[in-house]
Amino acid sequence: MATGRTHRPATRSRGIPEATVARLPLYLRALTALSERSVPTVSSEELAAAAGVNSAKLRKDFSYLGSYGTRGVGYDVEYLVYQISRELGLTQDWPVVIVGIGNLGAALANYGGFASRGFRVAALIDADPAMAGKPVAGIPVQHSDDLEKIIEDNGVSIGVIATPAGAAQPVCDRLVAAGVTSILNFAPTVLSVPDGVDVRKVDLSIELQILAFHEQRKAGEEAAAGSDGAGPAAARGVSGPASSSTSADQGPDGDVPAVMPA
Ligand SMILES: NC(=O)c1ccc[n+]([C@@H]2O[C@H](COP(=O)([O-])OP(=O)(O)OC[C@H]3O[C@@H](n4cnc5c(N)ncnc54)[C@H](O)[C@@H]3O)[C@@H](O)[C@H]2O)c1
Repeated sequence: MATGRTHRPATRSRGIPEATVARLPLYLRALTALSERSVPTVSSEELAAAAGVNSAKLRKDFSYLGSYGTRGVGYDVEYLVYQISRELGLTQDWPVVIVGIGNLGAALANYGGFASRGFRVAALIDADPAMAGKPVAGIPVQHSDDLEKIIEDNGVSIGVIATPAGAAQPVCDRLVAAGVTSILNFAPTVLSVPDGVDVRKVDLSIELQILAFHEQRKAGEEAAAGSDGAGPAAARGVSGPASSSTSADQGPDGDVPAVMPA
């Protein structure tokens, strides 16, 4: 669901394209599910289907990792989990701060999925003095006056911004000045950051708007098919890259990367 930009070139220094990096978490999620079921090996087709990615793309992505699988056997699940985790830097603990502990920040703090993936919520920060000291998800909220000290004390390099849009840029500037080099921004605003700082932006309303576009398109196709006398299935079959479900043109999240008006 994440969309975003980074300030790194399209190919990282170690030669792995950004698009491949964006798919690695999808492979990892699918592989982790296989690992939990003690599945020892997986074919590229099975894994591609589980990750929602085209299998040729998967093989190409894995070639960047130097992982080619064994013909007739497939890929070793545990080894791939290790390899991708290492590539993504998940074999180490990443302390994260969340700034803005309202509805969203509190929900994020309570989300167990961060810790299980190596992201430890080291601190919660909010500007509201009334919140200072109150525990959220078992962690006392700290006042934003102390932001710089909190970043330094916890060795934080990843910050999550869940403040109102108007506060996001000043919060971002303070995080960056304090040493944070990666930001996950939930506020509906574009952040400016210096070179060397990565920003990922999550905006669920944008995802919903894209779904609305597809809904509108499907409705139009079905109406057109109805007036042609053809069924809706036939209409979907000719609808091109924005139709809903073939994997070959799908983006890293299984979405459609370039949405073109019909
Ligand atoms: N990306 C998404 O999909 C998505 C979804 C929901 C909400 N949002 C956005 O997330 C943000 C938070 O939404 P919410 O519903 O939790 O709002 P909220 O009003 O419940 O919480 C905002 C919190 O930020 C704190 N805050 C304000 N200024 C601050 C500052 N300078 N430093 C630190 N803390 C500060 C406030 O005290 C408050 O506790 C909003 O920008 C909202 O638009 C994004």
